[in-house]
Amino acid sequence: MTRAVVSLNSGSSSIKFGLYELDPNGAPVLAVRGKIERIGISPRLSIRDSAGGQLLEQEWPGEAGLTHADLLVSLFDWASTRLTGIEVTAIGHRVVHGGTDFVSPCLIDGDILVRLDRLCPLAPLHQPHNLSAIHAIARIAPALPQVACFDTAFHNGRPALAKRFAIPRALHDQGIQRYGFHGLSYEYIARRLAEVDAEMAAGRVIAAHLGNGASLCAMSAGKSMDTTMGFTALDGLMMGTRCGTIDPGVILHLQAEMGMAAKDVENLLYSRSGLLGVSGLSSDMRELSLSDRPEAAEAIDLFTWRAAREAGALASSLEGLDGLVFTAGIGEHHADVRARICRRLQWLGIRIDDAANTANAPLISLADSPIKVRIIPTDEERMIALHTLSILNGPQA
Ligand SMILES: Nc1ncnc2c1ncn2[C@@H]1O[C@H](COP(=O)(O)OP(=O)(O)O)[C@@H](O)[C@H]1O
Ligand SMILES: CC(=O)OP(=O)(O)O
Ligand SMILES: [Mg+2]
Repeated sequence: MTRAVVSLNSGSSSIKFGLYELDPNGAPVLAVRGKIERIGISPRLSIRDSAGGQLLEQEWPGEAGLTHADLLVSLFDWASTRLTGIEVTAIGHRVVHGGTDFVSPCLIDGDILVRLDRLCPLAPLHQPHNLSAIHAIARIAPALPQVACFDTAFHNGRPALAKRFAIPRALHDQGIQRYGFHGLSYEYIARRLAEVDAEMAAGRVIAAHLGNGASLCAMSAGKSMDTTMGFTALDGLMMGTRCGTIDPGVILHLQAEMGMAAKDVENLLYSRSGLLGVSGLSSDMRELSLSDRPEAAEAIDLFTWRAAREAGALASSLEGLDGLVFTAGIGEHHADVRARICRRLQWLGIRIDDAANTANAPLISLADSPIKVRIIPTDEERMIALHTLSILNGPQA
């Protein structure tokens, strides 16, 4: 039997997973990876081996009503027939919100699940899916260790000012603080950047995680100093279906003057805004890029304008900038969005190489650009596997 760990990463529009076999030193070696994407639109599953060979492709055309839980069942069915000769020793999960209590990965038990469940209202597009996967696995394999790895944890060491809203102190002390998310992605980027460009990693870098959820992280020497998301994953950039930063007066107006119930406001801000709300067409950047409708073009313009504006704010938090890293679905693959954001940041000194950008090359800035710009594919699943093993065995190299 080959021993292995599994990583599960439930995002707002996707479930990504990785199966890592353990080598003789106990280090994780990717064997199988897969993703179910476009959940809520038209789900598509793809499973590949470590060499990229296709193991399974499946589509559910137009099945917008299929939930994360429904789709996990398809995944479990496939795993139960195909994963023979492999002993899964633990499953690690991305859990988006850790609140004030969970600032590092931990082994999950019943009490922890109850405490994590209380944070669902602070991450309604993520936390319930994260926890439902944990419950489903606990039912199938109650003795299997499961580890929670938090999106918020990487940001815990930020300076105190970056965590505080300008509201009464008592509310801050009750946990109404800026937490920040996409931390597993930023932690991976910080590690990977140190491997590919130690000089850039030692400096002041903005990492742009542009996926269905989108945020920026200001890092100094690989540590989070500031980030655009706050108490929830609604704040900051415009996203697929989320509005990003909005005048809180709008919410008061919707409730007090337009009679909207809190749940309806939640639905509006999390699920009907962002690219979808502005375009009236789709939350999916690929789809918008193919459209010739002016509303689609305006949605993309607003996305890039807002991303550049927030990058300017984070450059100020860092008191200067040495590098920019693009990652996640849009950041890794969408050359035009990257080019537009970089053009708006030319005043900072950013100069990109159009050919390298079009080719999605690892380094897309010109040699004389004072700020280096890189693309680094994120790997939250690998970060989850490493944290899971460190909880099981103690820290790995
Ligand atoms: N090849 C591609 N070209 C352009 N955009 C892409 C590509 N692949 C994914 N995207 C965009 O990335 C977004 C999804 O990002 P992803 O990081 O997978 O999402 P999630 O936040 O659910 O993890 C969608 O807007 C999608 O259109
Ligand atoms: C926190 C968050 O927005 O995650 P995702 O990008 O996976 O939706
Ligand atoms: Mg994601």
